[in-house]
Amino acid sequence: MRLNYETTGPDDAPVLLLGSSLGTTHAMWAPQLDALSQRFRVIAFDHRGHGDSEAPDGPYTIEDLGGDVVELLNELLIERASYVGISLGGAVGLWLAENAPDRFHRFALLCPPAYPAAGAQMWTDRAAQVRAEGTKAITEATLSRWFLPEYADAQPAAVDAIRQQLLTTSPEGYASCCEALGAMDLRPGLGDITAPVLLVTAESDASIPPETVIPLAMQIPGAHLEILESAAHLVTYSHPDQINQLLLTHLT
Ligand SMILES: O=C(O)CC1=CCC(=O)O1
Repeated sequence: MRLNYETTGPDDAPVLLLGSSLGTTHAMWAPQLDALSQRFRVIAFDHRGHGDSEAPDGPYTIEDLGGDVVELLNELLIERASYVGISLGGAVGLWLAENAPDRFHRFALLCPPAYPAAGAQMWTDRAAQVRAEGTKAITEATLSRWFLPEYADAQPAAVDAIRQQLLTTSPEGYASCCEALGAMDLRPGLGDITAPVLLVTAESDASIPPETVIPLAMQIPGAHLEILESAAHLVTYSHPDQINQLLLTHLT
């Protein structure tokens, strides 16, 4: 599987991988790149089915998506890295923490789903809708879950950047990742995680509500939990300074 990625920061700095949310590309990390690339060799990648990565026919599994990241490390001859993921990228991070502990130092997982809390059928239905009608069918509803109205009103260009990523994501890639999210349950392995994990949840996250993230912090040994107030799902956009500070503190 060929994953597209973009590297910033010094070649000799510790490596930090960035995994993005469903229907977006590595470009969604724009609000973090300056801060993180001062300290890290940042590798922001596109999940399979997203951006310029390959988009084979699905369904995909969380093992496929996590395995792609391990393969990327192998291809780049990187023995160990730290990892930041948001949403779908956070689920991939949980899988990596459980299944590839010897390849990672630390994890920061923002609004991560660990299981299909709204039911597997929701993801099956969404996959079918996107295969039939394209990502246009889910774009505006997604944006309304990801941004609070006051942020969307104040920052229309940022919202539009994410809109364009959703609209141009491969329908097959998006739908196949929905199937991965609908079929996964990462809860049984949480207690075996050994890496230091920062979990961030947003008080008004309609996509991955705090009540589904807070229990993860109880189950992951030593996990640190941050709950952001007045925030929806895309905390990297609405709270960039707070997020960047949390990431730098946890990862360095
Ligand atoms: O689409 C959503 O609102 C929910 C979501 C789950 C994983 C992800 O990246 O977004």
